[in-house]
Amino acid sequence: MNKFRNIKAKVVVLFSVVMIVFTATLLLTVYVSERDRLLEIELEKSTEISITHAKILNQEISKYITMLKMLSGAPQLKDESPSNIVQHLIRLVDISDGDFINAVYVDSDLNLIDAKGGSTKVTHPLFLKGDQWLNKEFNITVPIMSAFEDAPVIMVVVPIRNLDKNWIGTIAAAVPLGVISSKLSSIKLTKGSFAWLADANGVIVSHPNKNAVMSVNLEVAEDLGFPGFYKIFEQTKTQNSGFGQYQDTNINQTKIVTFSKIENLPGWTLFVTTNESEIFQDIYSMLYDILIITVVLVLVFLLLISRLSNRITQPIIKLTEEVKAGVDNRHRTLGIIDTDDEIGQLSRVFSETIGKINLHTNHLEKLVEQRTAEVTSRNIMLSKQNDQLEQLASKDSLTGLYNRRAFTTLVEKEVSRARRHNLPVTLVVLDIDHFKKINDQFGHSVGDDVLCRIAKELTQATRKENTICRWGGEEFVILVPEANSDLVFQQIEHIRSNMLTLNFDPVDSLTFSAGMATLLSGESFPQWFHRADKALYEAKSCGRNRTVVS
Ligand SMILES: Nc1nc2c(ncn2[C@@H]2O[C@H](COP(=O)(O)OP(=O)(O)OP(=O)(O)O)[C@@H](O)[C@H]2O)c(=O)[nH]1
Repeated sequence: MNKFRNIKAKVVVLFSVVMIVFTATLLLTVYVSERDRLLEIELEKSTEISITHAKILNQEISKYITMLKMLSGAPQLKDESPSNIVQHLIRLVDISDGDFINAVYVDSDLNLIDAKGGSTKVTHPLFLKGDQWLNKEFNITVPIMSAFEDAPVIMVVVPIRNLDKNWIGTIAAAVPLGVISSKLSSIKLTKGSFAWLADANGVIVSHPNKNAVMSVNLEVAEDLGFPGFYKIFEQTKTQNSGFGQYQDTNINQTKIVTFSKIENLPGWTLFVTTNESEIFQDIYSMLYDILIITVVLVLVFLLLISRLSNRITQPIIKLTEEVKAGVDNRHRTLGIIDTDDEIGQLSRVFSETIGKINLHTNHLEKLVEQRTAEVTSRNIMLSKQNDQLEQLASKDSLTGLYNRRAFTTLVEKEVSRARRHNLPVTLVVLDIDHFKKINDQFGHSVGDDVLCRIAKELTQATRKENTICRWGGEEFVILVPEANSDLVFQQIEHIRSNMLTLNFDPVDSLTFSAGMATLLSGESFPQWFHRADKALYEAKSCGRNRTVVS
């Protein structure tokens, strides 16, 4: 299938089809037009030949008649002795130059003598005598087997008349059919054409096929395997010349035949037969020549087309490969087909365009790289800012401890974990004692500083798993995971006692009160916180600087 997609294959197939159709049409046209024309010409020629040879044969017969008349008119013949007559007859045979094989003289009493000295009495019923010669100058018999010869002959007969024009005898010459045939043998229309003769009875008297001579009557030709001949034979009875066509089923060939009547041989017909195929031989050879020339031309053109197609398609294929390679590899320079035709121009345009596209793509890539770097750095910055925001949102700005909102969220997670693993978790609420006095006595900034140092102390003194939150004002909350009240109490007490040793300059000393509660099962954070806060309140109420467990 791929073959039919390329230009060369398409052109070759199209051209071949066109040439085949063209040649077939040409051959058919030539055959049809030439066939009829040639047949017409050949028939005319053949008819002409038939007539001409009929005339030649006629002249031959006339010559024989004249020769016989010269002898029959000689006055001395009437009084001659038989031996002298034989001499005349011999001379007649001699001067015929082989055309006569015998000559006979018959007197009024039907005594016959011939040139060979033979004699007999004529008894043949068809022998003309007496008044039968009235107004008759000559007579030619149908072929007969002579009493003197072993070959069939025709007898050319002239009367001998006395001064009163009455018949007193007959002079005749025996002309063998072979002589007549030899006169026809030169007749040729084509290589295989031949002339032949039929007598007044329709019997073939001369034919190249010796077996047919004297043995075939045209009346029965149809039955002998020559359908169509009877029609021609019928024509010979009414026309002086003509033509027709018949089949020779013995050799399975169509024959054409022309015929002509011979004046001096009343009823006789000269035929010229030709094989139809031979007539059309010229057409066939002409068609063959046309075919050969066309095939040669087609081959030459196909070669040219193939070369031409290659010249067009090869650069296109090369260009396609170059463009593909150029698209696949941007750093590759597109090879230019350096011709001044359309392909060359296309190649240059492709090269320029792909170059521009590659340049543009490179530029775009750099731009994308630059933009990506920018976006990445901005993302990093944003991430940092987010972290800072997160920090700001979740941490107390003064102490850096978790604010109340963040702590609440963290508590929920820790509570859920403790419940899942069935672990204790304790909440401590811690409040600086008399903090208001510090503010009042040393100023708000010293108060802030104290808050920061307390936050730092709480962070350092507790485990890092603990979550410390500035709940508000001077109040802190510590979430201690995996620890019950006892453990946490000790830790807070340790921090509280340690508090008295710390230097909070300019503040002399500092104490805090704390309340704590370990999470009970099913307890909510507010309830839990409330218990711890209540414990703190209790610690405050009981004089401060102490820790109360709920
Ligand atoms: N410097 C400073 N003072 C604060 C801050 N937040 C709250 N305070 C002050 O802390 C003081 C708390 O006073 P109180 O609630 O009466 O408690 P106290 O004075 O500590 O008394 P007791 O808790 O009962 O021992 C108030 O005077 C507030 O103004 C803060 O961020 N910085």
